[in-house]
Order: sequence, then C-alpha cells, then structure tokens
Amino acid sequence: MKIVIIGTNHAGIAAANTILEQYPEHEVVMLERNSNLSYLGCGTALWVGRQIDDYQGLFYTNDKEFSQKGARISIETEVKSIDFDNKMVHAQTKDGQTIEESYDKLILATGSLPIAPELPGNDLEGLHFLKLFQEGQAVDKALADESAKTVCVIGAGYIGVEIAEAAQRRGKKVHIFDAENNSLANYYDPEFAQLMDRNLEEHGIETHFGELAVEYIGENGKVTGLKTSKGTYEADVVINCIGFRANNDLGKDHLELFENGAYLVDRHFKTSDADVYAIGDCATNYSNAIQDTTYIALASNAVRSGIVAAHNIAGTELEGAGIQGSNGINIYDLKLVSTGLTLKAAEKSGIEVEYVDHEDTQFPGFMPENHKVKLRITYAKESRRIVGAQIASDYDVSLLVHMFSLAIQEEVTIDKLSLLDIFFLPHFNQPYNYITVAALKAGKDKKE
Ligand SMILES: Cc1cc2nc3c(=O)[nH]c(=O)nc-3n(C[C@H](O)[C@H](O)[C@H](O)COP(=O)(O)OP(=O)(O)OC[C@H]3O[C@@H](n4cnc5c(N)ncnc54)[C@H](O)[C@@H]3O)c2cc1C
Ligand SMILES: NC(=O)c1ccc[n+]([C@@H]2O[C@H](COP(=O)([O-])OP(=O)(O)OC[C@H]3O[C@@H](n4cnc5c(N)ncnc54)[C@H](O)[C@@H]3O)[C@@H](O)[C@H]2O)c1
Repeated sequence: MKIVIIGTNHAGIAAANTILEQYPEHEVVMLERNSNLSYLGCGTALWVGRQIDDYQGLFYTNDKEFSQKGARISIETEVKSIDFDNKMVHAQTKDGQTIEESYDKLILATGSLPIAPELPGNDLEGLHFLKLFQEGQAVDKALADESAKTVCVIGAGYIGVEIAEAAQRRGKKVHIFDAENNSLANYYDPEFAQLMDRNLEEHGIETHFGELAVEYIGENGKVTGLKTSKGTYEADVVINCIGFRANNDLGKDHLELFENGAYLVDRHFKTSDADVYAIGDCATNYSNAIQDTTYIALASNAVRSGIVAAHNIAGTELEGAGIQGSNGINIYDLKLVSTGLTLKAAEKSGIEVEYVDHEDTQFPGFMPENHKVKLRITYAKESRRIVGAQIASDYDVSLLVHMFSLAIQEEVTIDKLSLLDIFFLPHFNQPYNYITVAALKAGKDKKE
C-alpha cells in the first residue's frame, strides 16, 4: 500500500515513524513545504529568553533519518492541490519542479496557522508571529537590536506569556494585551490565571486585560506603536499570538469540517473520505470531558493522533483514547497545570458542574523547605465524574495532572478519588494530602 503524508511536523512524524517501524511492508511518501521538521515551538521562548543557549536541540529529527528508515521524503515541497477522486497529490518543489504522487491512503498533517489580526497597519515591518522556527529567529533578531526598547505582545495565551517573559529577560519593556479579563483564559479559571497576571506584573511586565488592539501605528514603513481600545503605546516590536486556526486549505472543499474549520475525524482519525486521514492541529479530536468532538492544538495530541491513524491505516484497528487538553506552563517560578474543563468551558458545553478548592503546603510543616499548592477539582453535578483540574505552585507538581487526566478519561467520580491510595512520605507530601482533603470536602458538600 502507498501512503502519502502531507506535512511532516509532530503529527506527520509520529504517523511516519509508526508505519516505518511497525509496518515496513508499506510505501511511505512524505511531503513538507518547510526546510526543517520536528521543531519544538515550546523551546522558542526558552531560547529567545536565553534560558537555553541555542536552538539546535529543539529539533528531534530530520529528513535524512526518514530516508534511512525507508521513506521517500521531499522537504521544501509544497502540496498545491489534491485530486481526491483520482487519488493524486500535486506538489511543487522549491525550484519549481512539479511532483505528482498517487496514493492508496492519504494522511493530512498540515497543522495550524497563527490567526492574523486584521488591523490597519498590518503590512508594517516589525510585526511578528510565532509558529515556525524561522519566525522565532526573526523575533530573536528583532530583540537583539539594542535600539528596540519596547515590545507589545497581543494575546496573553500560552505563546503570549512565554514570549513576554523571554522579551523581559532580554531587557525589554514589555506590554501584554488580551481581550479577556485575565491571562490564560482558555486554560484556567480567574482565581488561577490571576496568579499568572501578578507573576508577570511582579517581573515588570505591564498587563492590559479587556483591551483590544485596534491599529498598528508606523512611520516609514516600520511599526512604532500600538493603538488599543484604551490607549496608545510605543512599540518597536509587536508579537501577535491570538491563537491558531486549523490549516484546511487542501481539503476544505472536499472533506467534512468542524465548526472551526478543522477536518472532522472519527475516533480512528478518518475523515469523511474513507481513504483520507487527518491528524494533529488540522483535525478534530474527541474530548472525554465533554464527551463530544473538540479542537485543541497541542503537540502532545498531534503525536498521539499520528500513532492512532497510522495503526488504523496499516491494518490494526485502534480507537483513539480521546483527550483532556492537559497542559502546563512555567513562567519565572510559577507553574500552572490543568486538564479538562474550566468553569467557563463547562458552561459553554452545557455541563452543570461543581468544584472544590483546596490550598495547602506540599510537605508537612516540620520540613525545612516548603511550597504552597493551590488545587481546584471540577466535577459534573449530576454524575459527579471529574471533568477538570487546575493546580498552581512554585513547586513542580506537574505530574499530578496526569492522574486527573486519566480520571477524566475513565469517568472516575470525585467520591472515588477521596479514598484513593495515595502514599505518604515527608520528602514528597503530607499524610492528609491536598487531593484527598479536597475530594473529602466535595463529599461533605454533597451531604450538606
Ligand atoms: C511557540 C509555540 C509553543 C508551543 N508550545 C507547546 C507546548 O509546550 N506543548 C504543546 O503540546 N504544544 C505546544 N505548541 C503547539 C504545537 O507546536 C502544535 O500543536 C504542533 O506543532 C502541532 O503539530 P502538527 O504536526 O499537527 O502541525 P504543525 O506543527 O503545524 O505542522 C504542520 C506541517 O505541515 C506542513 N504543511 C502545511 N501545509 C503544507 C502543504 N500544503 N504542503 C506541504 N507541507 C505543508 C507545515 O510546513 C508544517 O511543517 C506550541 C506552538 C508554538 C507555536
Ligand atoms: N505550554 C503549552 O502547552 C503551549 C505553549 C505555547 C503554545 N501552545 C499551544 O499553541 C496554540 C496557540 O497558542 P496561542 O498562545 O496563540 O493561543 P491561546 O489560545 O493560548 O491564546 C490566545 C489568546 O489570545 C487572546 N485573543 C484572541 N483574540 C484576541 C484579540 N483580538 N485581541 C487580544 N487578545 C485576543 C485570547 O483571549 C487568548 O488568551 C494553543 O493551542 C496553545 O495551547 C501550548
């Protein structure tokens, strides 16, 4: 069987590796328009902020490795169109050569594109996006210019807060703007997100919430400022990070789409065309929290979807486990992790929820070093199944979120959690640990 994969970043790579390593009898063709593959965008801010010395380690594979594994891979080759009826892909190389590839099965792994605010002045020099390695390089270069003093970041989601920290670490005056009333609104309830807002402010970053960018201001073709719904700010560099949209350019006229334009797939990552699969940021996924279709752009989801699609294409039926959108962020010393639904997301999905909060220290009081931990567990009012968890600390409690992720996936109730066997050792936690105490509190609330 001949399998053509379009897009060879995290999703395409995972699919290709699975087929090449476990089903070597199939022919694999990989087409990629970029000059690199496997760039870990999560490292951009670490590198730009000089928390790591260089970017070489941010790539975990390359085209040569795939040639050695037996794939036919063409980078700097853009797929221009797909003839779905005749199962033929039309592509063009960097030097203008056209390529045609027939397929038995096609995998669309074309990812996502940053959403571009459509504002006056959007053709000025000094406006940036942060998706590709090359865009990270451009931001790095802009920050290296000592005459660039002020950076405006539009969007205080994950990319926004990470790059705001990086720019501040590079000695710039940083403003960050978001339409919402706090940062990280897609991931945390305000009581948690506000910890991040304070964290940014304490490090000298000026936060502007509920404030919309309305115009990029410029002189001689170069950005010099940003006008918002509430004021005008100087800006030598503007970084746009208001989210991603699914890149559906190749299949939007043929394949069924989700409400946001992503390719609608089943639990096998098969699209509405039986010979076409879609994985990663260009496709939907199944949410165990809302028990319905969702769209969450994360590298972790991209990798898993690639593995699942590859098995199904190669002949082993495998249903995806679904996702919880588990995520984490570390800005300066503050660590936030969450999984499943915030209260706002639950309301939007029509799920009536209750939640329990608990704050404690990680270790017993007699330990010489200690850290505060803040936990929220959210559960469905009727069934009491856990649908979300958020944790904040300056201590690394990130692994806990995986337990909550599994609990959501397996429909564990808050009451079951209260009697879970959780070990105790002072070096790690407390005899009355905050998870048990929070879950017991929820049980008490139920009785009252
Ligand atoms: C700055 C930044 C930080 C991030 N941090 C994290 C993080 O910490 N954790 C996390 O889980 N996620 C993170 N993400 C999100 C993560 O990078 C994406 O979810 C992930 O890249 C999705 O992988 P993908 O392979 O589906 O799509 P993409 O990475 O978008 O790759 C799609 C590929 O398809 C290629 N392509 C598109 N169209 C064509 C065409 N017509 N012909 C040929 N090739 C084509 C593109 O060139 C690209 O290489 C971050 C993203 C950014 C930008
Ligand atoms: N740590 C991580 O896991 C990590 C890090 C970086 C990126 N990512 C992923 O990459 C994807 C893109 O990240 P992102 O930061 O661009 O998106 P995001 O969804 O995290 O944040 C976008 C932010 O922009 C705001 N916004 C939207 N329109 C706006 C407007 N017109 N004006 C002002 N603010 C506006 C939103 O309120 C939101 O807070 C996300 O799926 C994200 O999860 C993950």
